[in-house]
Formats: sequence, C-alpha cells, structure tokens
Amino acid sequence: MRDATLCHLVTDDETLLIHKKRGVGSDRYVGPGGKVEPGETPSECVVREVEEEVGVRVHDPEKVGEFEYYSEDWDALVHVYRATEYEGTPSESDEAIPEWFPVGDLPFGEMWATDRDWLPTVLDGGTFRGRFVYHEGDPRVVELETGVRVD
Ligand SMILES: Nc1nc2c([nH]c(=O)n2[C@H]2C[C@H](O)[C@@H](COP(=O)(O)OP(=O)(O)OP(=O)(O)O)O2)c(=O)[nH]1
Repeated sequence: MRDATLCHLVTDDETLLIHKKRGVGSDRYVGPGGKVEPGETPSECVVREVEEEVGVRVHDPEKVGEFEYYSEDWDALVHVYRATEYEGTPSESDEAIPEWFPVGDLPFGEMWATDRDWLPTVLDGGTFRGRFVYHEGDPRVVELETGVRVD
C-alpha cells in the first residue's frame, strides 16, 4: 500500500484548498499533498508537498487522521494533517492553484465525495480514521470513526 499525505491549513475561519492541474484528483478541490517518497516520513512529505504545490512553509503540522482506500487499480494510506501556522503567501505552481474558502462554505460538490464525511471534523480540531472504496473513480465510506487516537 503506498503512503500519501494531505494538509489542511486552517486560519481563524478559512482553509486553503488547491485546484490540482494534473494527477490524482485534478479538476477537484483538495488539500495540498502527495506521495511519500522513499526515505521520507509522512510529516516530512507533507511539509515538502505544501511548499512545492503552493509555496508556503507550514510549521508543526499535526497528524489528525488517516484513511485507507482501495480502488480497481491501486490502494493507498493517506495521512491527514492540520496546520495553523505557516510562512509565505500561497501562490500558483505548475501543479496547483491555491484558493482560500470559509470553513463553513466548502465546495463539496467539486471535491472527493467522501471528504464531506471527514473534513468538517478535521477543520473543527477533531481526529478520524476511515476506510473507503473507490469504484469507477467514486469513493464511498466503508468505515469511519472520529475522536480516535492517530499517530
Ligand atoms: N481530499 C482527498 N484527497 C485524496 C483522496 N484520495 C487521494 O489520493 N487523495 C490525495 C492524497 C494525495 O495528496 C493525492 C494522491 O497522491 P499522488 O501522489 O498520487 O498525487 P500527486 O499527483 O499530487 O502526486 P505527487 O507527484 O505530487 O506526489 O491525492 C481523497 O479521497 N480525498
């Protein structure tokens, strides 16, 4: 199972999403993130990916969740982080266009369907663990627990 990361950067009442220009999830809004490289820890990966995709450096991202997903041709374990402190101004890269959204008004219609099941918990400071299955590109929840310990 390959490892990947996602980062949800949260300020007082907004969160940063990206519109990916290519790769998994392109044309959807997602948190910045990507594949964990050999020799790298997930927390090193999330800092590197955020910097590569939107040009800001997050400080002390905290792991707040994880989900495993299975699809016809691959599976992955995604480590989800929340960060509140960062340096720099989000800017467009060749991979992504960053955009801030009010935490109470997220573009769920243009996100992975299962994000609406766990993202509000994360933005609210909670934790979760999930297991999803993707069928023809559409994920559905098989199992989801909140308020769990993740590390
Ligand atoms: N929000 C959300 N993100 C997801 C879901 N499934 C899923 O893989 N992702 C994220 C986790 C990773 O950040 C990314 C997939 O990793 P990837 O490494 O294949 O994507 P990438 O094209 O950005 O690759 P990379 O070269 O930047 O490493 O998509 C999902 O259901 N919801």
